[in-house]
Amino acid sequence: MFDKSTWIKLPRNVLQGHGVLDDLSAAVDELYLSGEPFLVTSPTPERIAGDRIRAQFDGISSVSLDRASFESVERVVEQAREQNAGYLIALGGGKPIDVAKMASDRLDCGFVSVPTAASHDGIVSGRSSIPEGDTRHSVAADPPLAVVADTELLAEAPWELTTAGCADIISNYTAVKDWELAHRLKNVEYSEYAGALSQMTAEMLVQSADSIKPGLEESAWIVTKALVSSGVAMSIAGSSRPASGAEHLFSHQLDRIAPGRALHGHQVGVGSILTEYFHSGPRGEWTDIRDALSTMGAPTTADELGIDGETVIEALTTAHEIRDRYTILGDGVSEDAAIEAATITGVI
Ligand SMILES: NC(=O)C1=CN([C@@H]2O[C@H](COP(=O)(O)OP(=O)(O)OC[C@H]3O[C@@H](n4cnc5c(N)ncnc54)[C@H](O)[C@@H]3O)[C@@H](O)[C@H]2O)C=CC1
Ligand SMILES: O=C(CO)COP(=O)(O)O
Ligand SMILES: [Zn+2]
Repeated sequence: MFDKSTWIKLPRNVLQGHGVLDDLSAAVDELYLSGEPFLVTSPTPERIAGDRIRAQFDGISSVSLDRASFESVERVVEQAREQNAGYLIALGGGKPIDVAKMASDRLDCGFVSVPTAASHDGIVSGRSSIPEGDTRHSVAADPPLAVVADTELLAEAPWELTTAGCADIISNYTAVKDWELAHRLKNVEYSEYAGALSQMTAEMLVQSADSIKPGLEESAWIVTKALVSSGVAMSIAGSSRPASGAEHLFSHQLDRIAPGRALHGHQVGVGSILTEYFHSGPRGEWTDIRDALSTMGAPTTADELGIDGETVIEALTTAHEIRDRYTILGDGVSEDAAIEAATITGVI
């Protein structure tokens, strides 16, 4: 008997382009939602674009969060319930979007993603990534019902947020290699389609490197397109595997040991140089990853991340412990091997 089945959840409306923030209410109307919206944001995005949302949703209630945590999720759930919200609008970088994503899951309602930074591929994915104590939960949640990515707004964001988005996409190269490895060695379920889409997204971004420059709105367009495509790959896979391998474990570990030093995308980019070295050795493709990152202005060294060498080695040797996800790190990299990899690649 043929007993395979799958359920792929994707956004219904994806609006991307100059000024589309002002089409948010039209995009929401198209979704046939009932009830009032509730805005989930953080201080800077609120300052930048809160008014443009309020102009479209008269009297909308809101909460502004300082960080992504399970407590923040609870706060949103409570306040949205008090307001009898019918759906959530998430405005900001990764943190408010992740919190709204998880809260909408708890509230059993939909949410709309309005990124103010093209900083990572969670803006469209069905995964929410929330730290808790010594670990990080990548929780399955529904993807946004709609994504409204205004390239005019995204192009005005600090340039490093865009280079972080580029690096998050470049890290797909090693994430897919780790996924294939886990499939071969541990029989982890692998989707050819999601793997190919994720890899192609990284390749297309690297091919467009010449058009990714500060001050060019086209850069925000290219990067956002890639982030959407990578998020779709995660939705198809039903896991973050196509876009998150050992380089992400390394970054999650840095978030624990050295919180707040560097952006998610920048950390996974440097992690990708290191884990590509483990995959393919000293003469392998880690130089291509390093060169692609450096062309786009993303960090390639510990110094550029603002993190010292010892912390990098600690994160690299303990990254395998953070979550039950088989990668090239196997059951751990020895300190000597970590120092050698980080030195040869010029990360430290
Ligand atoms: N769910 C998923 O699949 C994924 C989730 N993530 C998570 O997302 C988070 C990282 O996201 P980020 O966007 O890097 O962090 P973030 O939301 O903290 O934003 C970084 C900073 O940029 C500021 N910012 C945002 N838009 C701005 C603008 N237009 N102008 C000026 N400043 C602006 C924010 O206020 C914040 O200070 C992490 O918690 C990470 O784990 C990352 C990748 C994928
Ligand atoms: O950052 C992500 C993909 O780019 C999400 O990955 P995690 O599941 O590791 O949080
Ligand atoms: Zn990521």
